[in-house]
Amino acid sequence: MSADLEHIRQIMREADCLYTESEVEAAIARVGAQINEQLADSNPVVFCVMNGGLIFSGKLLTHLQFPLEASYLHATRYRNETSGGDLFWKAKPEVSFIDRDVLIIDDILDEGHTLGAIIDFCKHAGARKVHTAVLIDKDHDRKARPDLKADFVGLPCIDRYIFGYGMDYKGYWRNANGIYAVKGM
Ligand SMILES: O=P(O)(O)OC[C@H]1O[C@H](OP(=O)(O)OP(=O)(O)O)[C@H](O)[C@@H]1O
Ligand code: HPA
Repeated sequence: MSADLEHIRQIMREADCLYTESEVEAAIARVGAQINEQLADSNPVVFCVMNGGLIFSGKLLTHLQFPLEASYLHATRYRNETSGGDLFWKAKPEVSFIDRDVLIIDDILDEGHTLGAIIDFCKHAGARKVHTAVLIDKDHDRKARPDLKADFVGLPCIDRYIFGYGMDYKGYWRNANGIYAVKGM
């Protein structure tokens, strides 16, 4: 079934802007500087978590000033819905990272099921150390593992359904150049 584009446009018109483009870009630069300080000598394999991690990964990678290999993996839990289900692997990593440092880049740490499962996968597959970077860490008490924190966080976020900078509303508005909260959600 095709999306109701008028509904999709209305979501953007009525959304609340939580972070402007320049605020997000500043946060990405800050995260980049922290990663440069901490991982410059680690020769990491860097994984973008598709689809949501696409924009943050692309922008963040250009701030990193040391040798690294870049790849992707695709795990999804929401499948274009606004509440999550079981984690489904669409593409597991193909690069070997036995005894390598791994950096996982995703758009959002919400309940944390996705990041937790990816970390477990990397550890089982022999990674020496798994580092994680997320653009947004959503603030609520529904975390799957309360002790699971990302090593590098761009911005905190209130407990609303958000889109932009890679995050979607029903598959749309990943391209929005700010972080927006859906009206009433
Ligand atoms: O912390 P969690 O509650 O697990 O949610 C976070 C995950 O949900 C989104 O992915 P989604 O499954 O929507 O797939 P997508 O990247 O294709 O949007 C997002 O990109 C994270 O990977
Ligand atoms: O708030 C959200 N927005 C978009 N995608 C998401 N995946 C988990 N939480 C969210």
